[in-house]
Amino acid sequence: MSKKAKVLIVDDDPINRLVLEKTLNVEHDVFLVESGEKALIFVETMQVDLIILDVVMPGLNGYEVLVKLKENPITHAIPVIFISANHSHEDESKGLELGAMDYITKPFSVSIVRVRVRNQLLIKQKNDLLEMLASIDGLTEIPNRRYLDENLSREWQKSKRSGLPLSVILMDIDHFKRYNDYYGHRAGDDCLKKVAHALVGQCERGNDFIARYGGEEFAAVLPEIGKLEAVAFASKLRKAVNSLNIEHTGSINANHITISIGIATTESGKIGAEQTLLEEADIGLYAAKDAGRDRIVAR
Ligand SMILES: Nc1nc2c(ncn2[C@@H]2O[C@H](COP(=O)(O)OP(=O)(O)OP(=O)(O)O)[C@@H](O)[C@H]2O)c(=O)[nH]1
Repeated sequence: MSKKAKVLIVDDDPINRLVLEKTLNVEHDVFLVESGEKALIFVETMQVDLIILDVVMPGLNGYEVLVKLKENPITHAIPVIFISANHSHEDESKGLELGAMDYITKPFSVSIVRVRVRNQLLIKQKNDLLEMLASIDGLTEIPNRRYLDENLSREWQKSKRSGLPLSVILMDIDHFKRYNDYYGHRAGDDCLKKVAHALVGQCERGNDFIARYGGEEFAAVLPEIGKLEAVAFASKLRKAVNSLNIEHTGSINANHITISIGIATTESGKIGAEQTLLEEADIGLYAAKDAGRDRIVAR
């Protein structure tokens, strides 16, 4: 059974909210709020697939809400359909120019609302699929660098707003060039796949993710996790790779595949931007390499 789409209705008129809810709640999960301000708070905590947005409301009007949605990396991709008693072409074109996907005028026909919502959700589904395909690493089939950059940015914003910590782990397979040289590039590819899946297998919390950072490097992003917990998690990752026991005769530090790990966390006080988090983790990673590999250095 396919999951129902989540549709948020934002309208200050209780009758409109009720009619829209009745129109859509058979096919979709419908949520209702009565102001732009409440809509902006709602979408921060709940991922919605579509917003139906009234234009004229007390407080923030629909146009202002849309601008704010577009400015926020967490909400900028949510499709918005305006629903308004303003019939003029100027109003409609303003709404569409601001980035709304559609504009429905009141009084509305329930069957047309139903079809237009369905159409936008189909487009969103296809866009989500394309987005997912563009975010997966072709070799290991885990999230790629693009996914990492986008989601790290999102988590960074969340962490700044909430004041909760954010940790990043960078990992690099030790002496991997020697592995390729000794066992061949295809065996190297297989090894990367096994390591990737062992790492991903350690992620138990929904918000954590592991991505291929590039080459034989991987990254983990751990929202709301401070230094101590990040070190504990990194230790699990290191052990998981060790436990694969992939023979590596050419390695200098062990006879099997190992990884070196660098950790950075917003708790350290050194971090001023999301890129600094990656840079600090990278410094930790190179310190781990210098110290003999197969170890963790937290910054
Ligand atoms: N098989 C395979 N090898 C890759 C891939 N991407 C990067 N590599 C190899 O990974 C190796 C990385 O080598 P280096 O950066 O010198 O590092 P290293 O040998 O792991 O040494 P240290 O990091 O210092 O422990 C290179 O030989 C790359 O060709 C890939 O997709 N498949």
